[in-house]
Amino acid sequence: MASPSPVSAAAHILQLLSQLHQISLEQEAGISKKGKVFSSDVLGDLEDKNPKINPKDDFDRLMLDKFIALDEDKCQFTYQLINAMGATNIVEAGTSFGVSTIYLALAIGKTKAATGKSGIVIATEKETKKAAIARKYWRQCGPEVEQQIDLREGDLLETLKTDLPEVDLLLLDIWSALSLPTLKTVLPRLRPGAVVLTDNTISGAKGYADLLAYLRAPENGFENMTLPFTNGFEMSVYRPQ
Ligand SMILES: C[S@@+](CC[C@H](N)C(=O)[O-])C[C@H]1O[C@@H](n2cnc3c(N)ncnc32)[C@H](O)[C@@H]1O
Repeated sequence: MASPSPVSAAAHILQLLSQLHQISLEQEAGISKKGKVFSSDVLGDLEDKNPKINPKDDFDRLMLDKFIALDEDKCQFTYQLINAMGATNIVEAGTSFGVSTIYLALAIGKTKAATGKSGIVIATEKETKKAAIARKYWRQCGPEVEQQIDLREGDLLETLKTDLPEVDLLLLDIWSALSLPTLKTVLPRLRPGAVVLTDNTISGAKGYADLLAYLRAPENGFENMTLPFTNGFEMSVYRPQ
């Protein structure tokens, strides 16, 4: 039996989400034999093909038209968790074409209405073209999604340096090498009890070695659990001493 979905939204939004997840999965199957893109693996493959060039530029070019969306069940879990926590301030690193962002926006819309608190989804994307397409999908969803999002365009290590509210939840869905610097940028604004979710921490563990070592070092104040979604989904609760 299919797992029930906690997501409550208008039919046209649910239909759009289902279409976008489908395209994303097809794209990833075309790039990777594993059916999933792990940035450290793809960068390694590009480097093997042409050791003379900097693989980062090729990688960025390859990813320019790719969704690499967070899996549907992980998006639904994140939505459910936001509602359970009553979270209203979320940081999403990164955004791509904005699929997971739609779930975050729907979820905080619900918690804001239930609690009367203010809040925002701070989305981040360095590629202008991807940001424009994300905005187009959010407009298609309507004001209940569009109005919940502050999309910061540019390098997130710069755009997240200032003007952050006290953050309830940080979603790390970013190239693995950037994940620890991103966490350290947002850390001063994480509230006690905030949750950090990191995608693909089982299959992408090699690329995440520095982040996972940091999260698991007791002095850094995180309580961690690897949730058994496909390829892993790390849930870390911030409990500073
Ligand atoms: C895995 S995708 C995000 C997918 C998105 N969360 C979703 O579910 O639809 C990662 C995105 O991060 C963006 N990115 C990479 N480096 C970045 C940086 N330094 N600053 C901002 N965005 C960046 C990439 O362009 C890419 O679109």
